[in-house]
Parts: sequence; C-alpha cells; structure tokens
Amino acid sequence: MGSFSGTCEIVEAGEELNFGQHSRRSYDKDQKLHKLKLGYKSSLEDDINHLFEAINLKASTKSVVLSQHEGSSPLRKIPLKRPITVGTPRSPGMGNSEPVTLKQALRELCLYKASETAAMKRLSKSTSSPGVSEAGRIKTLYDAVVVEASGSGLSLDDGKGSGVEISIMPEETRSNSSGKMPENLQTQTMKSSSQGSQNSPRFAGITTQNSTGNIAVHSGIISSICKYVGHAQKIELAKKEKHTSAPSPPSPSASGHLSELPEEDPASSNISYKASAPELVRKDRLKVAPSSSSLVGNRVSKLSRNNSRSVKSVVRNKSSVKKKIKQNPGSAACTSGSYNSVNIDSNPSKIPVVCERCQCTLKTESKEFIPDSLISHSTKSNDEVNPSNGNSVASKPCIASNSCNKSRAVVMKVKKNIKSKEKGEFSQSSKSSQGEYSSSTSISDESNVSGSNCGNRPHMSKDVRWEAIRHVQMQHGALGLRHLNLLKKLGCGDIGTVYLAELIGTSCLFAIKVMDNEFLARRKKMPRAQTEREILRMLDHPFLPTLYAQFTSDNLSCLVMEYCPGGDLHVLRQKQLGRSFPEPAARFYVAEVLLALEYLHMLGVVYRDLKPENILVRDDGHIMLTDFDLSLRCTVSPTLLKSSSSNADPVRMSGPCTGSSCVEPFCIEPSCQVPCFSPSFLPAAAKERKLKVDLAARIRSLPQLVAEPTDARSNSFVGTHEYLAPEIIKGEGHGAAVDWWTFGIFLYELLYGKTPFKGCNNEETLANIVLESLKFPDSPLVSSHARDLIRGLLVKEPENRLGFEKGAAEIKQHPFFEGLSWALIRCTIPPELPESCEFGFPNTSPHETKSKYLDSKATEEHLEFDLF
Ligand SMILES: Nc1ncnc2c1ncn2[C@@H]1O[C@H](COP(=O)(O)OP(=O)(O)OP(=O)(O)O)[C@@H](O)[C@H]1O
Repeated sequence: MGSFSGTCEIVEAGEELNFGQHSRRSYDKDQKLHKLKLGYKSSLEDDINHLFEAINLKASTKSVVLSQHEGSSPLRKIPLKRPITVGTPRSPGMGNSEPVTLKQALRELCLYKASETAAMKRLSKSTSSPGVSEAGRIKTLYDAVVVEASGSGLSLDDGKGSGVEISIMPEETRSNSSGKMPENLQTQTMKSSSQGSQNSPRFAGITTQNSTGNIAVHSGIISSICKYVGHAQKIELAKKEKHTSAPSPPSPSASGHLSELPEEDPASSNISYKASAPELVRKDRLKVAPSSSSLVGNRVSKLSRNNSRSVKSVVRNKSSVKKKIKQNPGSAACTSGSYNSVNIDSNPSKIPVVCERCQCTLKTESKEFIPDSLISHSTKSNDEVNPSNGNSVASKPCIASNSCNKSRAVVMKVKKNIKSKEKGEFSQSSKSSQGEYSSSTSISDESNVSGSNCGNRPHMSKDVRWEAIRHVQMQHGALGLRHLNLLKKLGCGDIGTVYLAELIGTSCLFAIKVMDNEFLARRKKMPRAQTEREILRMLDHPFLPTLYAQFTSDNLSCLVMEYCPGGDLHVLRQKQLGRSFPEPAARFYVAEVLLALEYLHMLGVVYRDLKPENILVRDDGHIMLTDFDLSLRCTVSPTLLKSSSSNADPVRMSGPCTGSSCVEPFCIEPSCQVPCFSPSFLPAAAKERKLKVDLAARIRSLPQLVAEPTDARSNSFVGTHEYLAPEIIKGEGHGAAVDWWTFGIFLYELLYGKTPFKGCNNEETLANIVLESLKFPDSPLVSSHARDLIRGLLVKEPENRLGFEKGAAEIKQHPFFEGLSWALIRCTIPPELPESCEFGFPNTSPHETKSKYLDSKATEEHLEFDLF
C-alpha cells in the first residue's frame, strides 16, 4: 500500500442504539496475537523499580521544565527543535505493573496536578495552584473508592497506598435491543442528500456527499461573519429591518465582494505539498446507511469508490453516500504561499467555491445551500452571552498561550488590513449576503453555562483568557462576535467553520467555531453540534480543548475555544522524513492521545473519530484532540472489580509516613516522596528493598475500579473508512473498544505512514479491515514492542482487543510505553519538529511575514471568503 490518498470518514447519522449481545466472530489469528499481551506485564518488582527511578529523576525533570521558562520569547521557547525525551524513565510509569492500583490512581491524580502546575507555569507564570485535571469526575470516582476502601478496612489516609485500578471504558447508555436501529434513529444528512430508513442496522450503501453541503454551512456563516470581520473595533452594525422574505445582499457600493479572512494552515503554509497532495486530500465523509445484510460484502459492495480520506460517511439507513470535499490545509493549492481567496461574485448563482480539501474551485448554482440566516438579519446587534460570574483569574498579560505573543504582530497587521476595509469592503455580494450588516443576537441558554465561568474547569482556571473574557463581559454585558476580530479561517468541518479570532483589546487568541443553526437544522446536523457542544463543556484536560465561551448570534452558534496553532498531525506527518514519525515521537503522540481517550471514556464519551487530522498540535508541541461531533455519549458507572485484600494492612505496610499528611496528593512529589518512602534509619539499599516489598503488598491489596463504559453500544456507522473498526463495518454494534481499534490504526499510521488496511477504494478498505490479517511493512523499522501493541489493539473481535476490559489502563501497561511517565508527560519535551513546521504563523522571518501580509494586503480590496 502506498501512502494515503485521503481519509474516509464516516459520519454518524443515526441515533445511538442499544443492542443486546452482538455476535462475535472468532479469529484465531487475532486471538493468538491477543495472547501476546498477557506476556508483557512485568513484575511488581520492576514496576517499583521504575517508581524509584522516577523519583530520583524527578528533580532533574523539574529542572528541565523550569529551564523552559527561561526564554525571551514564549514561542521561541517551544521545544520544537529539541530532541524528544519521552523515553526517559522518570517515573514509575503507570504501565508495567499489575493492574492499576489505588496507589497508581492517587499517583495519577497527584502527578497530574503536579504536571499541570509545571505546565501552567510554563504557559502562564500566573499559575500558582493548578487544579486537578480530571476534576470532578475523577474526584467522584476517587471518593467512591475511598469509601469502598474505607469500608474494607483500607486506610487511604496514608496517601501512599491509595492505589485504585481505574479502567476506563464506555458504558452502555442505551438499552440494548434486538439489534435493530430504533425508529427514531437520528439521521444526519450531513453531507448526504439522501437518507435511508434508519430502522435497519445494516448498511445498505454509501452516498458520496455533495460538497455543496458545506457551501451551505459556510456561506451562511460567512455572510454573517463578514459583518464582523474587521468591524469588531468599530462596531457600526446597521440598524436595518430584518429581511425575512429574501436575502438582502449588502450594498454593492460597499465593495461588491464578500470578503473573507485569509485562510491558511499555520503549520503547513511553508511547505509545498504538491508532491504529497493526494495524501492530504482527506476527510471526505460518506454517509452510509445500514443495510439489511450483515454480510460485509454487502456493505462493502455498496460503498462508493472513493480513495479520498476526506470522505466522511454517515451510516444511517441508506445506501446513499455523499462525498464532501474539504480543503486540506496542507494541500498543494493552499500552500502557495499566499492566502487563498476566491472572489465571490455578486451573483449568488455563481459562487466560486474552493474545496476545503483539494482546493479545487467549485461552483454552486443552487440557492438551496444558502442558509436562511443569510436572508434574514435583524437589526439588533446584541451579541450575547451572559456575563459570567466567573472565577477570578489572575490578572496578567494575556499570554497564556505562547501563540499570543508570537502572533501578536501578525495579528495586528492583519487587523490593520481588515480594519481598513471596515467601511465597506466586507459587503457581501452573493445572494446569501443580501441581508443587512446589522445583526440580530439571541442570548443562548448555553452561554450561561460557559461564558467566562471556568468554575468547572480547574485545569484551566488560571488561564488568563478567562479573565480577558470576563473583563469584556463586565464591560459589555455579554460576549459576542462584535468583541472578536476574526483574523483568518482555520478550517471548515461538517457542521461549521473555525476561525482564528482575537478578543478585541487583548492579545488573546481563540479558535471560534461558527455554526449556522438553520443549516444545521435543515440538514439535521443539530444533534451533532449539540453533542460536540455538550462534550466541550465537560472537558478540562491538558490534551483536550477548553471551551471558553459559547453564544448565539445572528442564528450562528459560536464556540470560543482554545486556539491550537501547530496544525494537525496529519499535516505534520507529511513533513516527516518518509512521512512517518520516528518511534519516540509516535510514542509521545499516542501516549498523549491515550490519556485524552482515557479521560473521555471516564466521562462516558466514546470518541470514535480518532485520526491524525483530529489531533492538533499546541504551540508547546503537545497535542489537543478535537472534533467531538461524532462521539457517542454514554454513562459510566465505576465498578469495583476487587475490594481491598482482607488480610492486607496498608497502614502497617505503608511505612513511617502512613497516616500522616501523606494523604496530600503532592505527597508523591519528589520533595516529599523521599520522606514518605524512605525510612531514615535504614541504609539506602535496605530502605529500597523494604519499600518495594511494602509497595508490592500494598498494590496487591488495593481495590480495583473500572470506570470504562464497557457496555456502551451503538450501531451507527461512524468514523473514517481506514479507521473503522470491524464491528462497525459488520454492523454488529460497537462500544468503547472502537477507540482502541482506532488507536491501533493511529499508531500504525504514525509509524508506517499509512494505515494497515487501506485498499484501492473504500470498499476494498472496508473488506480488508474485516477480512485481512494485519501485516507490517519491512520498513521503516519499528520495534517489536510497537508492533506487539498494534497487534493487541487491532484484534478484530472487540472482546479480545487490548483495552476492551479495562480501557486505557491495560494499554498503558504495554511495554511500548515502558519508562514513560504518564503523569508527567505533559511536561515532557515534545518531539522535535521539522524546520519548516513553525508554530503560530507560517512565515516567521520578518521578510516572509511581510510578504505574507503584502499578499494579504494585495487582495485587501477584495478580501474574499472562499467557500467550500
Ligand atoms: N482549536 C483549534 N485551533 C486551531 N485550529 C482548529 C481548532 N479547531 C479546529 N481547527 C481547525 O479547523 C478545522 C475544522 O475543524 P472542525 O472541528 O470544525 O471540523 P473537522 O475537524 O473537519 O470535523 P467535523 O467536520 O466533524 O466537524 C480543523 O480541521 C482544524 O484545522
């Protein structure tokens, strides 16, 4: 198989169903392979050894972290050019011991807290007391364990032996049924023009999605957005009557063109991707309807032939598949070095459209895709969002994100350009833009939830961006588009467009996802948007996006999120030698993704759409998992697999610090670990031996908690072709284990530069996934540990798949991650990135930057929105 030519993404179109027991097919080969996973568990002794090694190394780790603070420029401090150090055993690691113990659970909590502290210090020196990253959920689980442990006689007060095995797996949320999809299975037409019955769990076919579906979304968004672009600081929203019967195009005198912010991929613009353009054409989504046949062949045979990974498929009930062409930021056409723009003729029937993925210019003559929101704009300009009674945040320069500083100059220049056009250049000439520039705003109920209130997000509670938003809200009462300068378009998805935005009056950058509600409703995509919104509101994790605010304005739902300037892993992989990551780098990325998935599962979220395109790279080189609209939400009920051992006496085993203040999570910080674990009256070697024995006994005696929603079930055909798990393709119903399958594909792709089952077309790919055995190329050379992990994950029967039983806890124990400090990985120096991959904005040299802006300025007269 060659390199990827695209990514096929299956978009969930139906409601999640509960299925009873789904059939399982045995695959002897995979079962044999699966047995291998049983062999990698090392002894407790080894685990303890690692623990002590980590303790010893922790101080040095701190030094490394602290050194990162010492730089003139936050962005320059980004360790992009530094070698990766993920292989350094700095801590006991979570993985090479027996199932996660109470001790480990505590340690994870503690180390997370510690690592967050360090990370927050790096990001913002204002951070003084980071919260616990996994917040209430983990606390709840922990509390439950504490209760249980207490009830069983296990003292948790020592703070050292409080190990809990926490396995995270999605749990069944909807009642299992006979295997049919419910009548009310939601059909998401996303990209598909036709849908089939949702009653059949079988997949009848796929309809290539029409790219115009996106046009509708974005034309609507753009028409409204353009009213704000560049106007943010001169808010002169026309007070005109709302036009409800027909689009009210902006006055042609203004400019005659619909202007759009320059679009580019920060991480990819410096590189020509012409050679690899096919690979970059990904994410077509297919909409696939379950057929009445359970035979894979039936399914596969009906798949549209599409080699593009950009095709997303929604498996619903129909045999229709719609192909959606999306622009890939890294595609050749968008890397020409200048901002990509397309004039939008005033004639709405001839709207030039730039494919988001392949950059081909398309045209649509259909008004059907012009969102109604373009037609009616009320005169109100009350962008809303409730003021928050948010938490107080350290008042500091808004440089929480390193990108703030680095991009400030760029931002200002872009702002200048944009502002200079405020007096009319943003008029919209397309049919959809006939409305006035005035805007109506409705206060979203949801805005109350987020706003600037970070109360339920202790992880990011000290982020100065909270304070910046809160300040705006205090001044204006509500946050809205008028408070944001949209600087450029970052990308476009199925349900909305993401822009880079600056909060006016600050240098704080955000990624704002704008979704047209009417379009979503018309396309029945509202549930996806709602799912994403709800999930985003729950998140508080270093490797997941922070939602700072949400509001509805002009019938546009806006999510104000953390901006991730480093592009995505798919683009980044293209820049690697051989288009694959070195193993240490791959390990780093998959480890962070694993933690993000673990957290999501703990929250009852089965992600279902893991792929490099959805992994964004932060300015500090760490990752952020995005895109939750295809996720399955379910409930999680932590289950105590094993209560504490009746004959164990953790108090006595815990050593001299037992029952002391060691209950403090930071007990495991290096500074206090020594007193906790090292009786001073014993020789070092003896102390170590004693502690190992004690710890081993403690681990054996601790309760084990499974918080993985193992019974989660869905029958939707959701995902990306090359990443689809066999059980999804077979329509047998799927659960949390699909994330571990995709995790295996993900690791494979990072290491080998391609996915393992990719065929000549989507049908072949799906057939390969179900029928073909896993094979590894001869090159590049990949370690046996990595291959073994992939084998364990890519077991076709979910029940035999690594992670099925205890979720991420199982996977973390694999030797591939040996020596990795899970709790401190956030403070680990990220992999070295290629020279061309600068974070922030693509052109970093003054000259280049100037050129870039000149390019932008050259088109200033006709700043355009490119539709796709
Ligand atoms: N927080 C962010 N920071 C930087 N860029 C982002 C951010 N969120 C999204 N993007 C960019 O915007 C693009 C569109 O994101 P979006 O989530 O809307 O679409 P998607 O990833 O294609 O998923 P879907 O179509 O399922 O919504 C992404 O591919 C990414 O390049």
